[in-house]
Amino acid sequence: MSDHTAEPVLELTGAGFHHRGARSAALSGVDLRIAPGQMVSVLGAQGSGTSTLCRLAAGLLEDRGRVSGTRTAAAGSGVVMLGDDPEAQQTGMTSYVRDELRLPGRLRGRESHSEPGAGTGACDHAAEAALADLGGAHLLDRRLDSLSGGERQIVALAGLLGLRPALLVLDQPGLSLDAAARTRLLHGLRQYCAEGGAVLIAGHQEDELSAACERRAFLREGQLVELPAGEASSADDGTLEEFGVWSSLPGQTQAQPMSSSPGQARDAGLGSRGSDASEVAESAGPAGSAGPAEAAGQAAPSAVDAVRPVLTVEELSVSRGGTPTLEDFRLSLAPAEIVTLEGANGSGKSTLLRALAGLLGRDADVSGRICSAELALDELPAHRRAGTLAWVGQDPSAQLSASTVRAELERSVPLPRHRRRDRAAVRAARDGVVTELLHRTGLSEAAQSHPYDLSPARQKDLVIATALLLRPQVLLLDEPTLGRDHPGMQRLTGLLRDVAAAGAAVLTTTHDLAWAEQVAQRRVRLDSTHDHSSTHRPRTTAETDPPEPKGP
Ligand SMILES: Nc1ncnc2c1ncn2[C@@H]1O[C@H](COP(=O)(O)OP(=O)(O)OP(=O)(O)O)[C@@H](O)[C@H]1O
Repeated sequence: MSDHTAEPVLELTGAGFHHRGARSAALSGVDLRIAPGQMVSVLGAQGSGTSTLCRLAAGLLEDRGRVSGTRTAAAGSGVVMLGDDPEAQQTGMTSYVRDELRLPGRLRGRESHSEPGAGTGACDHAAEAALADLGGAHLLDRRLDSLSGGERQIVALAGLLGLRPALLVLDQPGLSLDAAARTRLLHGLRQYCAEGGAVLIAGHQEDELSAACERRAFLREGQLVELPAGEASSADDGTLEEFGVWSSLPGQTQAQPMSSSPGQARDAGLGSRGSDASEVAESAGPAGSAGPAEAAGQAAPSAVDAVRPVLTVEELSVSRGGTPTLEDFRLSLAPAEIVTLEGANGSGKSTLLRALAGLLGRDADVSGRICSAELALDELPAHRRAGTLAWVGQDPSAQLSASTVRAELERSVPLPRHRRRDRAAVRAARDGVVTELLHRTGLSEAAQSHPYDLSPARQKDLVIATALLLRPQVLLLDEPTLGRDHPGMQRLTGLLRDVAAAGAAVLTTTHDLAWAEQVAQRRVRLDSTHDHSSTHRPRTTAETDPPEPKGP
């Protein structure tokens, strides 16, 4: 239990921050006192100041602008922070998980908080124990560059938990974690608070972690509003939406009307089903889900069977580094279909999308057939598949290279062959397309920004926009929901429905089951034979879920 009378681990009084060169303050008048044992969440829309608050709490802002007010933090084992960029969680100074886990303790030369005098060995032990508690014991001897996004996040969290700081500041810690990992993390954080630690969780999405905090606050335009103690557990959908926060908790409705033609989506929903029951790995949604997927699933099969798939995948097997990741995977996608790809961390979702796009490295062994309506894609190199399959990977920054957002889009649309005298008209047409896409992806105001100055979620918007410029038949999206607030999620949903309404299929990975329920016509799940207590590498297979029983 938290001790409210104890010396606080963090106290901000009238605190604010003004980024150098910015027109207005990112934070102002923030009062926040966190005592040992407390778990506090601060949620807000993208741009509301949540990441800045995390950095302020962790004392990482001093050289970036003007800090105002006062900040008092626990001395000694202090405040440590995990940032919100899933791709920047590793130090880049080690190659193996075991070394990476030990590094935070080594860098600080710090003794274990819980066992003063025990030396860095205690930190190592605590980090390895934290990794096991988070379900990652089997990762200990793995190379860092072979980890999935969620596995990287687990390793980063375990390394910091091993330090046993007085306050752990976590910016969107649930990002890229599956539901089981989020539950294990919650358990670990509670245990850590019970032992005298404290946690500040920030983000744009309500999940199991933020919902479990005993104190809950929201940021709006840099101002902090804390819910009264009695209301902390009852922040409802209305409150969250008011502050622009998305809820990824299962059972939340947040339904929006379909913007695409329901008839089109309905036909598409079943179009890929083959006569062989094992041909398609799909599920109509978990028991109890009642999203558009099931509605579509009740369309007359005869009408739908006539639709030609835009993508057919047969007997796809992938091993990476000699270990099977996917085995005999089958899937077909119909035009205008939105399909979510779900599964535990490390179950092979990103591997599947990369295999479809032809983007796996030389360490991967890929076999099986991948066909569009016209082409044997598996016989083509990645750049020739790209006209059919547009891939938006987990790390958006890896797909950005221009110096402004607008230039990034312009370079994605090569001008068609034209006569010199038509040049102005051709350029104007391209400008029009780019302006329209900037608007649809909410990036108009950022058009002249450097892509690397955008948050990861907005970088993803930009990469999605570049992918759409290719007018693909299939859009492959890896974790597009990460780090989005409520408006950002709505924009994404609308965009995907528009893509589908124009006849393309969308295959998107996600851990946000509430969103999947809302957006998907079909939900495909990869199951891992992953034993968290084992030290063996996980083996993953594509499983076919029996379709949900249909209503009368
Ligand atoms: N280069 C590699 N060499 C060996 N194994 C790899 C490599 N890349 C990924 N893996 C392993 O393959 C498995 C599947 O990884 P993948 O990234 O496809 O999972 P995922 O389902 O996308 O996970 P997450 O939800 O965490 O993003 C994991 O066990 C991962 O550790």
